[in-house]
Amino acid sequence: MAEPELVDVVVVGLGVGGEEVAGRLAEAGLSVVGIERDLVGGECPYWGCIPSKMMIRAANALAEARRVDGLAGSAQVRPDWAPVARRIREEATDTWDDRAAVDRFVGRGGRFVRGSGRLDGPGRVRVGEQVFQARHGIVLGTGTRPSIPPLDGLADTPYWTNRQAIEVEELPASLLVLGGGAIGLELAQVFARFGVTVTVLEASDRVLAVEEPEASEVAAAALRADGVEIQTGVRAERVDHDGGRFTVRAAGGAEFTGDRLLVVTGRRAHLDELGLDTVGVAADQRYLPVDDRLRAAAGIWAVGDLTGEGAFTHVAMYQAAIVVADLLDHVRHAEAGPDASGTASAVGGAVGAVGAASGGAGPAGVSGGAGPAGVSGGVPRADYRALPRVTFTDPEVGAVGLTERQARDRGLNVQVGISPLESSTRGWIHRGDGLIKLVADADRGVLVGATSVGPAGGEVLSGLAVAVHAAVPISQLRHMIYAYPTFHRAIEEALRALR
Ligand SMILES: Cc1cc2nc3c(=O)[nH]c(=O)nc-3n(C[C@H](O)[C@H](O)[C@H](O)COP(=O)(O)OP(=O)(O)OC[C@H]3O[C@@H](n4cnc5c(N)ncnc54)[C@H](O)[C@@H]3O)c2cc1C
Ligand SMILES: NC(=O)c1ccc[n+]([C@@H]2O[C@H](COP(=O)([O-])OP(=O)(O)OC[C@H]3O[C@@H](n4cnc5c(N)ncnc54)[C@H](O)[C@@H]3O)[C@@H](O)[C@H]2O)c1
Repeated sequence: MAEPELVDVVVVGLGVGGEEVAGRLAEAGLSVVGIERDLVGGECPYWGCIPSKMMIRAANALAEARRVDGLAGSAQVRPDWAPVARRIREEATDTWDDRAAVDRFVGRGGRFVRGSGRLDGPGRVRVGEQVFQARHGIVLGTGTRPSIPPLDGLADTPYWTNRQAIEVEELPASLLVLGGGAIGLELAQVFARFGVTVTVLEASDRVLAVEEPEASEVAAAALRADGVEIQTGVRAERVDHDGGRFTVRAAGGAEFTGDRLLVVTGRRAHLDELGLDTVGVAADQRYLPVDDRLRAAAGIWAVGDLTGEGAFTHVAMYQAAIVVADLLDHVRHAEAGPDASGTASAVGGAVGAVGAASGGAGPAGVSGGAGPAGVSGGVPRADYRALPRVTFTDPEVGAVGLTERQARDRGLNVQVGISPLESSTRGWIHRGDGLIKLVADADRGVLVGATSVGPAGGEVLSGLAVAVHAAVPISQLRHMIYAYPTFHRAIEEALRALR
């Protein structure tokens, strides 16, 4: 058996979260080994956020051109997927080559190892024949993979996940989308706008079921206006592929057919692959539980989708800042030894500089001002009360904090205010659908959640996110000036409607 090699930190999985942690720790002067089995950068740049938003940008350009009729004359639009596929290859993914990302990590001082990492006892990580002993800590950032429902026949068919959908160069004539969540809706609308006949099959009684029902309604209506067929309450039972077409058979005898089948029914962490049993952590869990400093066990931190705190790039980045600060704090104490006033080592000195910078500037520094869950003892604590999320359909669905249902389930004294976008001057001029929905805790006089659906719903969300995050008193929100005629002016009306 190979002798373990001693390093400061080992990071397993260099997706959004892992790459950020590994890079920043390496820049701080620690010896960091970063292990990635696929592409450095993870799902977001290669098969997620970035290429999907490039598709959306293109599809929205088509939709906007189609709006010329009736507003500004007439326009003929001939969709062509080729420039979209080309842009994804040339600008976003280097045709799924991560050389630039590997060089970036190595340039920051990290040591890169390609392969699958696995815990191998306390402080140890094995990757193939190599074994590393981490002096200060191990960070797991292994993300999620698509969760595929156990439907009869499905595993034997050439169904798509998000990866094949993002890589597509020739669009099919028709597409079945199993799952009407964030990925399903964003991609369904894109493909429909490029001329694909799209059917969304959703098990729950509404699409985008984690968000407010009013938001689901607007999103469903918008997709239907683009020609997407939306079927809710579908209990798929069996999938067949006859060499050409897919058939999904559902309870009650309904059948749906399409040239391609995209399965986007959520994501799953694969804890069983990480060797967690070798450090006494249960692997039979959906996600890896962590505390508010992202610690999963002694000497082990986790970051990103793996933690189950919200599968978003901005959550992975937010958590990464906390992991870096906590790990550097841990190193600082270890290097200082029992007499903390002793002379700092070279590593400790570098750590001190970076720790100070990150504490003041990162998102965690801002959250520190927000309340009890902020900075404690110099290390910021994770606080998800104002978690923002945006589904980039057109109109966009932005949301922050609690939905009305979640607030009621928590026993809060809930008030709700809704303002349809078309009743605002800008919404009426724009002919845009959408709404603002506010959820207030009447006892504290603050917003605990908000939804902003509209042409720029994700951008309008920013003010609402500040209000929830900083617990701005509703009385203050009511007495501020909202620029006229903006989409965000609808917030003022929704505040007035709170009851
Ligand atoms: C289609 C789509 C669109 C999305 N759009 C958005 C969006 O608009 N906004 C947003 O905020 N989020 C979006 N997301 C979510 C976002 O991509 C994820 O939240 C983000 O990638 C999570 O980062 P992560 O570092 O936790 O995991 P990942 O990005 O999944 O990275 C984990 C990495 O670990 C590697 N790995 C796993 N196991 C091992 C192992 N044992 N050894 C070595 N390496 C390993 C994997 O190969 C992978 O590279 C989207 C996701 C999808 C699929
Ligand atoms: N704009 C963004 O920020 C963005 C975009 C895409 C994805 N993401 C992230 O990626 C995560 C995963 O996205 P997703 O869309 O796969 O998951 P999701 O959890 O958002 O939606 C999955 C949907 O599939 C449905 N479903 C589950 N099993 C089904 C079945 N057997 N038949 C029919 N429907 C079924 C669920 O009811 C749910 O509505 C999201 O939760 C989000 O955090 C974010």
